[in-house]
This record gives sequence, structure tokens and C-alpha cells, in this order.
Amino acid sequence: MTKFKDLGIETRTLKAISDMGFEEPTPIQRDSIPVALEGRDLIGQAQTGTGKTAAFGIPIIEKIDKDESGVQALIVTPTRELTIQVAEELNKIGNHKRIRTLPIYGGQHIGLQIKALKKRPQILVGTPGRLLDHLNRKTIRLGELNTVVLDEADEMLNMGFIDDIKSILSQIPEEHHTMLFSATMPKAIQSLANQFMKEDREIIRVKASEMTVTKIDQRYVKVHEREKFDVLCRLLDIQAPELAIIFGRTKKRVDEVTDALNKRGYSADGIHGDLTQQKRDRVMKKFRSGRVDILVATDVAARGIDISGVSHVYNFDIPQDPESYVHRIGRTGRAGNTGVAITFMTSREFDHLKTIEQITKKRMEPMTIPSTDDAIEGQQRMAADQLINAIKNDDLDSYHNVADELLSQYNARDIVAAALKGYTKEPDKTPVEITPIKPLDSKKRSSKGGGRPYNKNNKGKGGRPPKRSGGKPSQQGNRSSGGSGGSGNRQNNRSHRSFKQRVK
Ligand SMILES: Nc1ncnc2c1ncn2[C@@H]1O[C@H](COP(=O)(O)OP(=O)(O)OP(=O)(O)O)[C@@H](O)[C@H]1O
Ligand SMILES: [Mg+2]
Repeated sequence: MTKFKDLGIETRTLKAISDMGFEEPTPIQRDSIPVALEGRDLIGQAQTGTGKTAAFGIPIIEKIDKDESGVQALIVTPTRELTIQVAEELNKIGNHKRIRTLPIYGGQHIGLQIKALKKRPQILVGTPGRLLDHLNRKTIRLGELNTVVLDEADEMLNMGFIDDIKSILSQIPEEHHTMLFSATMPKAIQSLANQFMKEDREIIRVKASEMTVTKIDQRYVKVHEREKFDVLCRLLDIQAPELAIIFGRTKKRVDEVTDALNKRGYSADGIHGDLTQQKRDRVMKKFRSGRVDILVATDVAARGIDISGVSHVYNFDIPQDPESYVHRIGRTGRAGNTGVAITFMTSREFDHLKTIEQITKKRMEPMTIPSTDDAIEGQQRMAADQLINAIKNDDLDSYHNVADELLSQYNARDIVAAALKGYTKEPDKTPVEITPIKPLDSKKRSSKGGGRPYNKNNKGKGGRPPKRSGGKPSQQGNRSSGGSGGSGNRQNNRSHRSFKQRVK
């Protein structure tokens, strides 16, 4: 079995890798690192969550020359959140070598970025728009650059970033090497490779019979549009995800589902391209730290985002194309963990489901809609788990006197049942407002091109363009919460459901 030290990596980087808890290289790392160390161009394709970041991050750190003062490596990513995450991972890999990586993304104060750039980071990670902005202002110079990575390269094509990328690449020295990484490499990527890469580029594809990770249990539920939200709540009650991501098609959808979940006592927050960067950062931090357990998102969170503990992904709306499906469900089942992905499909979207299955070469198992009774039982089982957990882990001595008193007066079965009832979140019927959306039009999808068509008018500066979250989102902020009432008295908020907290 190949070890990191067999790949020609120096001690300080090996130490950093070991600090990160990586014991041995993943296949994409094993195959890519030597090629990248040689300075050759490469296209790397491997399933979601299999360590592509370190596959380019480790050789980049290895090749940085600390005696040079300019930017030596540039990583371009499609979203701000991914930029932040990739920069964090590179800072970890370069920790002992003291290599500085700086994230550069739209929505963040440009003055602060200029200040940080003056500290001379050796590596930049950024979104195309903001990088270009700095290049135009001459606050970033790439005269000493020797490595460029396009992470999620196909997505940057979909988003119409090609012209920005061309402009960026036109400002770097002739002598450089380029790496493209993604879990999906539709045919359109070929023209990108022809334009930007050397002919002797290496294509590294980690062989897998399916495009998706086998450890993700993939299912679909056939639902009516109007049933979707209630079915979602029942599934959450039964499956009790550790952390879950729910993908919706539009920004409005994300706002509505987030509000509705909170009204029903779940702890959810939403993310999409219309939120300020501060809000986006806050939401991601809350979700990463587990302060909310449900992230409701447009596809803005589908690519590359790595959050441990995401046990379930729900496609509240079936994704527009198979690539989007692969990336969305790939937010779970990462780094060898298991995961569950459930896709809601209305009867007119069957063609879409079939297209996804064809491209991923994986069948989704049908699932029947759980009943309210199933949901109640699911909740009771969760309550029982909490009780058992407390019996095993908590100091219960101070409760024994009262417990003995109860046992002398009541039957043990009733006492346990009452305790369980106290911890059980009974099905919540609080009215919520979810505006129905039209099913996907099956004619829209062309499976050949691989993803959404390139549309340069959709380009946005430094962040997500408005296109794929659809709708007319700018007016969503003042939406009334509908005739729900009674949302303030929830006591079953998920974040307050631990046994200890509820006892108090
Ligand atoms: N060699 C390794 N051993 C153990 N864990 C690893 C290793 N390499 C990476 N990881 C971890 O695996 C997780 C997924 O890695 P990463 O985000 O790089 O995946 P990816 O292939 O880029 O996925 P995506 O296609 O979704 O972008 C991260 O938490 C990372 O820290
Ligand atoms: Mg990645």
C-alpha cells in the first residue's frame, strides 16, 4: 500500500498531513501527486469526497519556493464558500512549512483583501470575478506564478466564467502548469483543456463503476408538489439526521422551506446567492459547528463543500441535471463515511430521474411515503435513544430519590412511557407557506452536453451568477410568514433536544 512518504513528500508536509489525520493517500492523491510534482498538466477526476483538494494541495505546497516573494500558485473555484474552505485546507497542509494561502472572494471588503495581499501570500485561492478585479487594479500580480488549478472546472464553464478565466490566464507567465479537478468531467471540458493545457497532459480518472459514491444510500420518493414539505418533516423525524442538507431549486424556495422548518420546530438555516456574504459566512459557520442541524440551499452549496457529519441529503426538488445530482448528494458519504440521499420526484419528473440514473449508472431505490404514525414511532425511538444515552453516560444519582418515589406509586411501564412522551416531538401541524413550483420540463434537459448550457450573460462578479437559483429573487426579503401564528412557542427546537437540556 502506497504511503504519503513514498510519494516524495518532505518531512514538514508529511507532519502536516499526519496532523490532519490522513493516514494514507486516497487513490486520486496517490495517482495525482507524483504527476503534479513533476510539474505536468493534469486532469483529475474522482468521486465526491475522495480528497481531490489535497491531491492538488500537497504538491502545490511541496513546490513552493520560500525564497521567492511573488504568488506562485493560484486556485480558482466557483463559489466563495469553496474558496474559503480550500484556502483553509492549504493553510493546514502548509502549516509546518509556513506557507501562506489567502482566500480572495467577492462580497468581502476589498480594502481588507489588499491589506492581506501586502503580506505576500505564496498561494491565492479565489473566485474568478474578484480575482480579475484585483488583477485589473494591479493589487494582484501573477508574474511569478507557476501553477494554476481550476477546482470544479466543469462548473466554472457552466457558470459562464470562461471569459474571466481566459483573462486571468492571459496574465500569467507562459511557463506554468495547469490542473483541472472535478468529480464530473462532461465533454465540454475537452475544449477547455484544449485551450488551456499542454498536449501531453495526463488524465487521471479514478476508476469507479458508478459516478456516485457507493456508500451513499440513494432513494427517491414520488410525491405531489403540495405534499413535499410534510413528507420532508416526516422523513426528518424518522431518519433523525445528524446534519442534513436540503436542496431546493430557487432562492425563494430555500427561504420558504427554511422558514417553514423553523416554524415546525426544526433548527434550520438557508443559503443562496442573494444573501450578503456576511450572512452566508454566518450560516455556514453555524452549520459547520452544528448550531443548526439543517442547511437549506440552492446549488450554491452543492460543489466541493466538505462538512463532516452531514448524514443526509434531501433533494426537495429534483436537480436540473445529473451532474448537479452527483455533486449535491456528494455532500454526504465523504471520506469513507456512509450517507443517505433522498430525491423527491413529482410524477411529471420521471424522465429526469431516469436521465440521472443513466448518467450515474446507479439506480435509486423507490421509497414509500412514510405515514404520520411512522414519523411518531421514529420520534419515540429517538426519545428512547436519548434515554438510553442518559442512562449510560449521565450521573443520575441525584434523581434516584424521586425515581424511587415514582416507582413506589406508579407502574414502571407508565413512568417510562411518560418520560418518552416528554422527549418526543409530536407531529407538528403548524401551517406553513410553500409556494408550489412547476415540475421540471423534461425537454429542457440535454444529457449530451453535460450540464447547463454555457451562458455568458449569467456571469456574476466573484460569486454565484443569478441563473441557476432562478426565480425573481430580489424581492423575497419581505415575504410575510403567512397565517401560521403560534410559531413563537415552539419548545421542540432540535438544537435543544439533548436529554440533559430538556431535563432542566
Ligand atoms: N488521505 C486522506 N485520508 C483521510 N481523509 C482524507 C484524505 N484526504 C482527504 N481527506 C478528507 O476527505 C474529505 C473530502 O476531501 P475533499 O473535500 O478534498 O474531497 P473532494 O474529492 O474534493 O470532493 P468534492 O468532489 O465534493 O469536491 C475532507 O474532509 C478531507 O479532509
Ligand atoms: Mg473538491
